[in-house]
Amino acid sequence: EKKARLAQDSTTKGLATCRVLLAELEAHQDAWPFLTPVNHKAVPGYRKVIKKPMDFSTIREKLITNQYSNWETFIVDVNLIFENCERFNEDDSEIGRAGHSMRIFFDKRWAELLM
Ligand SMILES: Oc1ccc2c(c1)N[C@H](O)CC2
Repeated sequence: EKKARLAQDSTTKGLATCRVLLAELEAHQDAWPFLTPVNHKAVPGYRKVIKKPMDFSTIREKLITNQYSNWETFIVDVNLIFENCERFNEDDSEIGRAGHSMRIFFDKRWAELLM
């Protein structure tokens, strides 16, 4: 409800919930492609194709160093992971499927926790 959403936007509660959500994402069995930054030196084309790399360890560092002003800026970075994955991987691939699985999980959990 609007008032609740506004409260979560501005209080640390919103960001505390992001820590809970991030821990669940990192613990998910399909999180393995997204745990740490892609080694763009080892992956031809990655740096050229993916303009804004993102991964869960980078999000954790940004949370810890207070670089997210609210849960919405946190969600932008999480969705960046899934957008990068869809851009670089076939849907019918191991990592492509992991990305779709993680996005479905995330969409459900943040709706439950933050809406
Ligand atoms: O075959 C490969 C090898 C490396 C990677 C991918 C696929 N996809 C990841 O999104 C980026 C890293």
